[in-house]
Amino acid sequence: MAPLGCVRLRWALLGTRVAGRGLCPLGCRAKAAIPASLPADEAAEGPGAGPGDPRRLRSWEELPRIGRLRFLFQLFGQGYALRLHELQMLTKAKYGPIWTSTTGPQLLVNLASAPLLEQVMRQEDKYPTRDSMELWKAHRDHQSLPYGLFTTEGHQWYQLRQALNQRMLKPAEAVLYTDALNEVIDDFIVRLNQIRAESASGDQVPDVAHLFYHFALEAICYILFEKRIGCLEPSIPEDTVNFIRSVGHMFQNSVYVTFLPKWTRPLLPFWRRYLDGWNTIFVFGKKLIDQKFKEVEAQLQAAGPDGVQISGYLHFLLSSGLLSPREALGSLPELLLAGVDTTSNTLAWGLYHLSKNPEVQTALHKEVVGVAPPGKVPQHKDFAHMPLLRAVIKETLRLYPVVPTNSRVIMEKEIEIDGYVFPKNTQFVLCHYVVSRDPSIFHDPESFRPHRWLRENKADAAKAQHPFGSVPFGYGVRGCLGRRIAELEMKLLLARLMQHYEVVLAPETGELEAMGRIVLVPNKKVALRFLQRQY
Ligand code: HEM
Repeated sequence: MAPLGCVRLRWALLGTRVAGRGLCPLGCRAKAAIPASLPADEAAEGPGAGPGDPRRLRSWEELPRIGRLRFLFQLFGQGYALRLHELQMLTKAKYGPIWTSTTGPQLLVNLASAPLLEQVMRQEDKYPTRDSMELWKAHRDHQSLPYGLFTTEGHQWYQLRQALNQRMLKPAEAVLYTDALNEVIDDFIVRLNQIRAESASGDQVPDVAHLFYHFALEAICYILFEKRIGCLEPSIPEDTVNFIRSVGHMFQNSVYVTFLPKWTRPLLPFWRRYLDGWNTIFVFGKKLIDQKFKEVEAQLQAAGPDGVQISGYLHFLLSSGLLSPREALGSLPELLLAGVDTTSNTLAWGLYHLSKNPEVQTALHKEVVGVAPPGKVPQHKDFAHMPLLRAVIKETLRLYPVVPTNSRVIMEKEIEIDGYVFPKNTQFVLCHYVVSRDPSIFHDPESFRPHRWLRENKADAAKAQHPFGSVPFGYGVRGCLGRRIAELEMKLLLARLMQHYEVVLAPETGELEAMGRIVLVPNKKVALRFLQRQY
């Protein structure tokens, strides 16, 4: 690895060069045809580009590099395995916003500034690839199950995505689920009050992330399958409990099977537990899909194609022939997983910060009741008049992008990023957590300041202009499928909570830190008090 002084100097030079040249527009690469396998200097040399020429293209081998053993030591010896986002902050401070690392055979190119993310994302393939999801695929292959959106690639992914985009992607389509979500929120409020009543103070919830998890699972099941699964009942049905437990088992054991060599799989318990976790998830999904399929068939037989009353998402996909039951089996369990931890943790982080910033909470309460007074259930159209609510969610996701690190593998072509040439199949690690706390984009980046997202706040708005500063739902055609549902769900719930309660931090919660367990979660239970508002 190059001595630090040289690396710093190189960053200074690159910084000047990039600033002068501006961002590489889509497809602008002049030297795309240079094979990356050429020796670095030879590959870099073009007309007028000698070794001392700041415009010459460089090989990725010139980048600062964290070797495999060192990276493993950082993860497990220094304890960064669950705090990779913090390690990325430190690495950026030391080496600058681009460095390489290795975990297995794959070389990873880490990118930790908004302009670098932009360069990769704007050059992404027609069918973008995140990473190979080998572990998830191994389960599907083991059980001869079909792949879903996270596990398919290429044209097959595109076709599946085209089908699943229907009734999901556009804001106007997500609105169709408002009544269903409000019904689940009614039950959530009942459950919240039961839990408050059980506490010593009569108003405390000891673990809001857990409660939001149950809410989010109930909500996404209702949207996908039009089926209530009892997550918000005081006594949760056994099937649902097993499902929740299996999701936990699958994620916990996947940490071990990721790093242990394959030959240990028959010898140690982790692989079997990992597969068992997935199997229970799929059995749960299959039962719901089979029920829905029978319903659609019965309706078709009774009333013909024109007589089918289309209601929920799966119903629509099956009855319109967009998805076969087998394709649904591959896709729906993955949607279930994607739709729970994401919204539930964002809601928990959001309420935590509202409780720590009473002046923001007071302003939000005022905004919400000004549009939807107590007794009026907030509706989708109300949100056009609640800019602070939107800003609170944006700011929460800036500080805690649920997916702190995403990736793209550029399969189709060599690619130039920041003057470096990368061969086909390079995997880029997109360090979103680091980027969305970058002081050069966000003033006072560690503070919760939702007002920075409001138009009236011109100073902050000007700084927050970089389109890749905070992209919590990802980017482009492979961006989050559930974004509109997630936004609607979070807005409806937060608005309702603001109508009824003042949320106060329970003393035992103290300061929270973020931990990466696939998604970014609080490092301990978030206990909050929900004080009933008097009118
Ligand atoms: C706060 C809520 C959520 C956040 C922050 C979030 C974030 C993300 C991100 C960052 C990605 C990767 C996008 C990319 O690679 O460019 C993603 C993918 C995905 N999300 Fe979400 N998500 C959320 C909620 C949901 C919900 C509620 C659902 C389910 C309905 C969902 C379904 C998916 C699916 C299926 C993909 C994979 C898309 C594909 O590969 O084509 N997400 N999400």
